[in-house]
Amino acid sequence: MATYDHLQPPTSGETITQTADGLRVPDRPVIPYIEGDGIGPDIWAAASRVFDAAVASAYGDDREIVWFEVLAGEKAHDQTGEWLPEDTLQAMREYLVSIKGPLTTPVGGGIRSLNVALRQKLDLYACVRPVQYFAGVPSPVKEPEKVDMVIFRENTEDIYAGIEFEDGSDDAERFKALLKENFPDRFQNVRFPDTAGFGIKPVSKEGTERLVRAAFDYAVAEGRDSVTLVHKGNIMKFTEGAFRDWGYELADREYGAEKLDGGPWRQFTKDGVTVTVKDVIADAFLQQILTRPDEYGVIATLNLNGDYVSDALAAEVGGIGIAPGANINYNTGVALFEATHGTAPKYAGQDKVNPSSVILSGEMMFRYMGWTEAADAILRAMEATIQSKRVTYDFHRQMTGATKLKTSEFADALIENL
Ligand SMILES: NC(=O)C1=CN([C@@H]2O[C@H](COP(=O)(O)OP(=O)(O)OC[C@H]3O[C@@H](n4cnc5c(N)ncnc54)[C@H](OP(=O)(O)O)[C@@H]3O)[C@@H](O)[C@H]2O)C=CC1
Ligand SMILES: O=C(O)CCC(=O)C(=O)O
Ligand SMILES: [Mg+2]
Repeated sequence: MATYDHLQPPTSGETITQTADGLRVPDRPVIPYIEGDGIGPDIWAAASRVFDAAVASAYGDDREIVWFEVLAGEKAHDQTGEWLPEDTLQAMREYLVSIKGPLTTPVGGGIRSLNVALRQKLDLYACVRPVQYFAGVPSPVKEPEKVDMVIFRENTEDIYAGIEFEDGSDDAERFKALLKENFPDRFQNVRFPDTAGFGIKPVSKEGTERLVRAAFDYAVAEGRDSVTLVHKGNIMKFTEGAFRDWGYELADREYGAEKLDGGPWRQFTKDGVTVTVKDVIADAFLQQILTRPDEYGVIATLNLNGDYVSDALAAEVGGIGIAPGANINYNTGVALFEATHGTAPKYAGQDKVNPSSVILSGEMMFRYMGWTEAADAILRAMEATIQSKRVTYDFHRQMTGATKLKTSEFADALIENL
């Protein structure tokens, strides 16, 4: 067992392990969690009660989660002087499956995103964000039930690698000098070189292939009939365009895909499931998910596109208050489940916001662990509670005849409906 500088792991419970046959999940697994900043403590207090109740309702006394609080963000800084202590990363590696609330990232200067740092340091290359509609949820579109997509967002590359040079800094001057000397024709394209900041967008073949492979495997496992590569390859040819090309090549090489009508769309069949592999340019995709969402199932895309697309799609099915997510490395088995939204600081401590995003992330976590009965119980409770029109402020303001519940009361209602 690993040793920790600041943390005290639970003395009961067992470790989830990765075996050649997949995850081995004991009946009393230790699961590290980060409460999160801002509204994090409000939603975590609600969610953890729902998780324990779902496990109890599905398995009685036979199974139980042994929660292990690990620190990141403001709470970590207050207690240890560090924003993301090494102990936290070590616990997530050791126990494999963990869950977190949102963490603050200042805009402009200050610390880089702790959320992004967790994904990169743990190499959680697939950000998986399902977007599904629950009957009764208020939506700005006419037929929200047509939205049923699962986004696979590349999670370790793209502009999120954080290679940026601030206007006026020594680094920016050195970077500009390098560009001017080695690539004079391209340097001429910098319209205002004296005041430009610069960002670099690395996108690799390995990074693309492991993400797209995860999307293909998911489509086969779940019987989904299409995977769409979403990119802006017409403009960013050697990053976003390469993502598309590498994705198609992977389909051909590893899945035996055949071109449809001369291509570029492809089709392959695996384990009895026929999957169409297609691509669409990101801006066109953003209008088509409003006009023809039922043409899309599994989405594979780059990091920044995935960030935009996941919030846009979440809005169609009730907003980011209900959109769950997971960050997964399918090779090591390490997985960190997390709400899609941020810390919503103006609502912190008010027991007001919707805890569904982190609760449905827990539903994904149970499914990943093979605890499908607990996951199903959460889904049933969510459907029943929304249909009885007992909802938090975000849904209440868009619904007629609904009862407005606090975060904690919404958790009580879910538990009643488990
Ligand atoms: N994975 C993570 O941890 C993430 C962290 N962040 C960080 O969070 C901070 C704040 O970011 P910001 O851009 O304001 O985005 P937020 O997601 O925190 O909030 C934006 C708006 O979304 C709505 N919202 C968010 N969460 C909920 C919820 N649980 N229930 C109901 N409504 C909700 C609220 O809308 P309304 O005002 O209409 O009520 C809120 O004002 C930043 O530091 C950002 O970097 C952002 C995204 C993800
Ligand atoms: O890390 C952040 O602050 C933002 C992350 C984000 O927007 C996301 O994961 O969707
Ligand atoms: Mg986001």
